[in-house]
Amino acid sequence: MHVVVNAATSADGKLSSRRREQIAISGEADFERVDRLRAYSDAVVVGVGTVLADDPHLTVKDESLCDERLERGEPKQPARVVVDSKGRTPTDAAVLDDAATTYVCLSEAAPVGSRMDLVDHAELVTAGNDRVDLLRAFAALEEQGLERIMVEGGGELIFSLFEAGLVDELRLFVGPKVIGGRDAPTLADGEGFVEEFPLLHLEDLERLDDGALLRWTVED
Ligand SMILES: NC(=O)C1=CN([C@@H]2O[C@H](COP(=O)(O)OP(=O)(O)OC[C@H]3O[C@@H](n4cnc5c(N)ncnc54)[C@H](O)[C@@H]3O)[C@@H](O)[C@H]2O)C=CC1
Ligand SMILES: Nc1nc(O)c(N)c(N[C@@H]2O[C@H](COP(=O)(O)O)[C@@H](O)[C@H]2O)n1
Repeated sequence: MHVVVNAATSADGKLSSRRREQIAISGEADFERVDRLRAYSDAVVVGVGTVLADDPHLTVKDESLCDERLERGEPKQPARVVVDSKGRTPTDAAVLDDAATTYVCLSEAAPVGSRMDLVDHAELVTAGNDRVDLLRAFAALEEQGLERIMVEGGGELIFSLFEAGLVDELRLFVGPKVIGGRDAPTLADGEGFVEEFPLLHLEDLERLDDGALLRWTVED
């Protein structure tokens, strides 16, 4: 399995504002790059915080990229994955429509009622007691043949993936906006590291729109 975290932050490192509403940080060129990255992924993963805040669809938008997937013998759309300990994904969320297969990764703490609602819309994976055990959940996804994983956020999930040692690559678009706010989400929130910080190796740096695209690999 190869896990790429892709996100866009403001120049001051925020994923969104303190209101946690979706903010277009990427410009046209970066959104096209994100669409291509989705098209070369087996699954696109987000945390339920992102579903509740943004209601993303997580599909490949460019039809020619979908056609190329079909020519390669892949499903028209990559699978979508929501990491959702307590089963809070609304059944009318865009990510649960029939455009692609969706997996919802739950913990044992997800109420039976939520499971019964979600099972009509998604494949359910259970791993972990109170919180999704990401190592086990990603192993279960790999068993389903999902090898090329793209994670889009948000900050809580991205931190946990670094903590679990699951991230192979970080692709970050740093855009020409200052958002500010001590409570605004950043690329990696959670508890934060105080030692044994994950270290990155810069592979590429490119100007894109009025921002910069950085590609790092994670050192072992
Ligand atoms: N600029 C960008 O590229 C992106 C920005 N965003 C922004 O990020 C914000 C949402 O991010 P967050 O609130 O951090 O939510 P998140 O999307 O990271 O989801 C966090 C939730 O996932 C669930 N979860 C289950 N197991 C977990 C585990 N082991 N580790 C961590 N989480 C686990 C928990 O319910 C937790 O509250 C929104 O404001 C959204 O707009 C989201 C994606 C991309
Ligand atoms: N790459 C990127 N740049 C931005 O500026 C963003 N605001 C986001 N947000 C994430 O994009 C996804 C939206 O997906 P759909 O267009 O609905 O398919 C979702 O993950 C947002 O949080 N990303």
